[in-house]
Amino acid sequence: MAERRVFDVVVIGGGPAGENAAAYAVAGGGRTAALVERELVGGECSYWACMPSKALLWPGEVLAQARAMPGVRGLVDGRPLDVSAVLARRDAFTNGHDDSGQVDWARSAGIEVIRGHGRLVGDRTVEVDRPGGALELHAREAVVLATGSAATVPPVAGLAEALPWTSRDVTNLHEVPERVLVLGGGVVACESATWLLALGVRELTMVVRGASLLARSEPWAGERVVERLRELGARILFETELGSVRREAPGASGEGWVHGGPATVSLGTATDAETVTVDEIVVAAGRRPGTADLGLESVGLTRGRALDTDDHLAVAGVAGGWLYAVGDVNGRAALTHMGKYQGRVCGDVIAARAAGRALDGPRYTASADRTQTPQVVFTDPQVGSVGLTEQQARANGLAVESVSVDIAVAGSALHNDGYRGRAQLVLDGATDTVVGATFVGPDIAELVHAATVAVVGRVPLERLWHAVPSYPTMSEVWLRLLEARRG
Ligand SMILES: Cc1cc2nc3c(=O)[nH]c(=O)nc-3n(C[C@H](O)[C@H](O)[C@H](O)COP(=O)(O)OP(=O)(O)OC[C@H]3O[C@@H](n4cnc5c(N)ncnc54)[C@H](O)[C@@H]3O)c2cc1C
Ligand SMILES: NC(=O)c1ccc[n+]([C@@H]2O[C@H](COP(=O)([O-])OP(=O)(O)OC[C@H]3O[C@@H](n4cnc5c(N)ncnc54)[C@H](O)[C@@H]3O)[C@@H](O)[C@H]2O)c1
Repeated sequence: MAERRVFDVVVIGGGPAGENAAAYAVAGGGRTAALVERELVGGECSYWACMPSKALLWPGEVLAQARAMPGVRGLVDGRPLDVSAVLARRDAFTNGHDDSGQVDWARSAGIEVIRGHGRLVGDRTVEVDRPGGALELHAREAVVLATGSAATVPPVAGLAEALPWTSRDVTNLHEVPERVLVLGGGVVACESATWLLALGVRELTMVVRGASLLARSEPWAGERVVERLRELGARILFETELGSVRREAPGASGEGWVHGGPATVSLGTATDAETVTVDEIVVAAGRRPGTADLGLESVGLTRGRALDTDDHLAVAGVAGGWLYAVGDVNGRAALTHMGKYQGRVCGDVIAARAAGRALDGPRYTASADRTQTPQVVFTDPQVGSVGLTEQQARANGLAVESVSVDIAVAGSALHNDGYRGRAQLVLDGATDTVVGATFVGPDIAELVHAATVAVVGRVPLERLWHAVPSYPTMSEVWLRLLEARRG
């Protein structure tokens, strides 16, 4: 018979969302939480996504900026990145896939880490498959599902058999293939094309089903990324589908190593067909929520789909309000910071319910992950945004006004010679507030949070006049935007 243990809260999935839900649920209360993790505590973000990808992107960005700076340019011009040093720094950020630091943090937060695959087997009950034998966990208060998502491989003839790279390989690459095909035009495709080119890929072809890159961003933002990727040497094929793939000697050589011989890929548009030969294929065609083997049927839910939640992050359709879902698995906003935000809200809700407190106040309701989500895409140029695009604002029935200006202030000119960037605010004319913002350019990442504060705080524009940007910083673009609005 399986060993049985009882906790106040059981969280399945130790990524950023699950970690936060567990920590907030038991913070300061002397209550107990189990965090069930089948791979590494820290999840996809720490080892196969955000951290390694950004560690691979920054050196290319620094080199590009150095090349644009008199006095520095001569030191670096014509010199490539030191690939082995870049990969070593990436490995330092992923701690060589050793999660002991994160396990120590969990312990210090009063959370017990249980290694194994968890699945629901009934009301408030989780079964864990683990090397030492099955374990049954009972939650007195709540179970939180935080099982994330995994890359999908589209059903193209020969693609799965060719063992293409997914985001796990391209973020953990150990060798740089000469010729690469990237499938997809979303965030993973654009960011990975950027670092692959910086690391020295000789031929890079992006195969994009739609007509643009970063289709969820403002159209002009995606166009700037297309322009620059082409300048850097990418070949970008829009409205193109993969027909079939044939690969010589595919082999499971390990994560981040080239998975076999050259692959011959047939491509087609509505009017044309061609064949390309590449050394590796990177599939960046989206993700599916981690609900496949989670025992959802045992509580009357359906597997395979994102879990529908209310704004307390409780899963819809489960009586008793004991089951929650946070992070990628609920499909609300597949970003680390939004998963962590949901984890905080969910943890606070569980703690308040346990203490019999009313869920009064915004602290207990997730709202920012619907129309106020910020994101920075670390391409060259970076694309940073928050809230609604102009098109989304119109679709939401707002009285939309939009202002845009080049980022051409003293701060950007000082940042580097020939600085090129643009900023746009989407305004709701009825309330005179900002509902969306997009910044595109080198190093705009840190401009986004000011916009997030304006959007979430619903700060009227006439008040924003008094938020004076420091001179000479790039934030002065805010002043230019307000002036452009005033006319
Ligand atoms: C290449 C790439 C780059 C990205 N870059 C960024 C970025 O820069 N910024 C950003 O905000 N977002 C980024 N993202 C998105 C970000 O990685 C995810 O939104 C984030 O990891 C989701 O966190 P999570 O906790 O929901 O899930 P995950 O991080 O996926 O963690 C889920 C955990 O649950 C575990 N698990 C799953 N099922 C079970 C089970 N049955 N039993 C036990 N354990 C289980 C998994 O092993 C995993 O550790 C990126 C994604 C990719 C692919
Ligand atoms: N910097 C960041 O914030 C960052 C970085 C990477 C990933 N992420 C997040 O991770 C998530 C996953 O990113 P992603 O790029 O994998 O997904 P995505 O949904 O952003 O893009 C998927 C791309 O694949 C294409 N596609 C889908 N199915 C296809 C098919 N059958 N054939 C060909 N193309 C197909 C889509 O048209 C799209 O271009 C996103 O939510 C993203 O925001 C964030």
